[in-house]
Amino acid sequence: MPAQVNVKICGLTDRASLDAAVAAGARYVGLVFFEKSPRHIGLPEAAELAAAIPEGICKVALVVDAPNEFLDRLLAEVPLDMLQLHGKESPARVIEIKARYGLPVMKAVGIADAADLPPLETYMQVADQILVDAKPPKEAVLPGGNGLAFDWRLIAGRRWPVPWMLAGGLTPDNVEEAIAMTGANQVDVSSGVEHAPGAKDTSKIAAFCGAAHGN
Ligand SMILES: O=C(O)c1ccccc1N[C@@H]1O[C@H](COP(=O)(O)O)[C@@H](O)[C@H]1O
Repeated sequence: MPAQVNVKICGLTDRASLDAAVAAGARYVGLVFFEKSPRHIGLPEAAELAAAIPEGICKVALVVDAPNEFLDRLLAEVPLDMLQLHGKESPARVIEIKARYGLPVMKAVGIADAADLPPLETYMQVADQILVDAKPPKEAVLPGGNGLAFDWRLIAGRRWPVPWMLAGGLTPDNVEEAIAMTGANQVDVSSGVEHAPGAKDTSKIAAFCGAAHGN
């Protein structure tokens, strides 16, 4: 029997959504520290929510080109297990952040066509995990969380030496097909489990996890 797919529910801001993600078996939960996002959470609220996350679930901080001053404060105030870098962080910056904070780093790489694939290999040399996400449209305000999928055939059948997650436009309705086509054993979702931007839907969280887990 294939191993169970790990699910990350990203952009949590409230206790009910957290509880729904935990009850549905999510292995990762993400908190967004990016003020332009409708899922942005402040440090005091994040500290309170993070304290309620059970042991064994990976608490991921999503940041976008964050300076050290912010990361210093974030990690002093909020108990976190992993940093998700979702901006234009260079490979050298990934190495610097890993060394400075001693936490595993997941680097997001945006894909729209085959020309976007080589950076995956580059970041795999320096990051602990890779998030294979859809490339945002040029005019997008957010570098992710846009509910946009990329053509999964671009990565079908590829095997990489580091753990990776599939993201971008996943929903309870398409996640099974996405897993089957790409061979992903980890998936990440944000807007696909919401009823409005930034407002998580507990029944969609349950449905997404159920579909990803093959239930
Ligand atoms: O969710 C956000 O608001 C966000 C903001 C800035 C960068 C990334 C963001 N979300 C991440 O984007 C992907 C895909 O999201 P979606 O499922 O297509 O909505 C996911 O990894 C989120 O973690």
